[in-house]
Amino acid sequence: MSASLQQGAAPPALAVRGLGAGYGGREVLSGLDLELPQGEVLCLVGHNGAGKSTLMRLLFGLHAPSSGSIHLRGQPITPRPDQMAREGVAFVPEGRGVFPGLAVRENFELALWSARLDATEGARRTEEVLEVLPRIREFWTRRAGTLSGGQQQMVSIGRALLSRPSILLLDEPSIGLAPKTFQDLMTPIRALQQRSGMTILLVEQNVGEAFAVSDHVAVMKSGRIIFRGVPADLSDHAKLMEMF
Ligand SMILES: Nc1ncnc2c1ncn2[C@@H]1O[C@H](COP(=O)(O)OP(=O)(O)OP(=O)(O)O)[C@@H](O)[C@H]1O
Repeated sequence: MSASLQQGAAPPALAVRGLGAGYGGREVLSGLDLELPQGEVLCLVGHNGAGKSTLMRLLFGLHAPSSGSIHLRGQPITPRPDQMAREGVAFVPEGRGVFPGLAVRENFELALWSARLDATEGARRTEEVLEVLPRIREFWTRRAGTLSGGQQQMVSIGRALLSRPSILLLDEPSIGLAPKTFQDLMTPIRALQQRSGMTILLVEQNVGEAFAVSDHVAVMKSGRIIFRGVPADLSDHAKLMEMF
């Protein structure tokens, strides 16, 4: 039994050990170890092509590892998207992924329908999400494709929250957003996370704003984690740049 289990500490929400993966025989991740502590926000940063999105896809079961193991709340698993969703994991991939021709309301309805929630429960969950992200009400009936990048990202994350995830995987939500817009988006998500004890893995390049809402940071380089600490450890920008 590991020391952490002996002390009765919660196992990590997600953990990977010795993880390897690639595309068409080209290795992208190798020997990757990472733990995502329950109830905390871990920000994963790294240069373009370091393998951050690949890791996210592996965690949600959208890509298969070539070696190593993935553990959900201490149990080894072979992730599949439907099973991960049932286990309370939600994934918001890079890019907004809203249905552009549908109204925001319809985007939400579709998510509730795929989660097989009845009308009463659907209305309750929608109300909950609109309390967290009230600005969505301002464009509730507009077609999602006509919204700004920040508004679409808000819809995308709001839709993921409808499932009341205990683990949220967010892949570069800041892409294309001004720092202030990103901050406005993440502040209520951070508040919800602190209230509910949700665990978040946040992949970001926009380190300043992302670190402000994170408990831990990890730096990835060429498919491995090369640093793990708290945001203050990397407040020296030069030190961070050296790692990239
Ligand atoms: N579907 C794919 N087929 C082939 N190669 C891929 C595929 N997806 C990613 N790659 C390659 O794998 C490597 C890691 O990509 P990945 O998207 O995981 O990195 P990343 O750290 O998320 O980068 P970025 O910050 O640019 O999104 C890159 O060299 C990329 O070109």
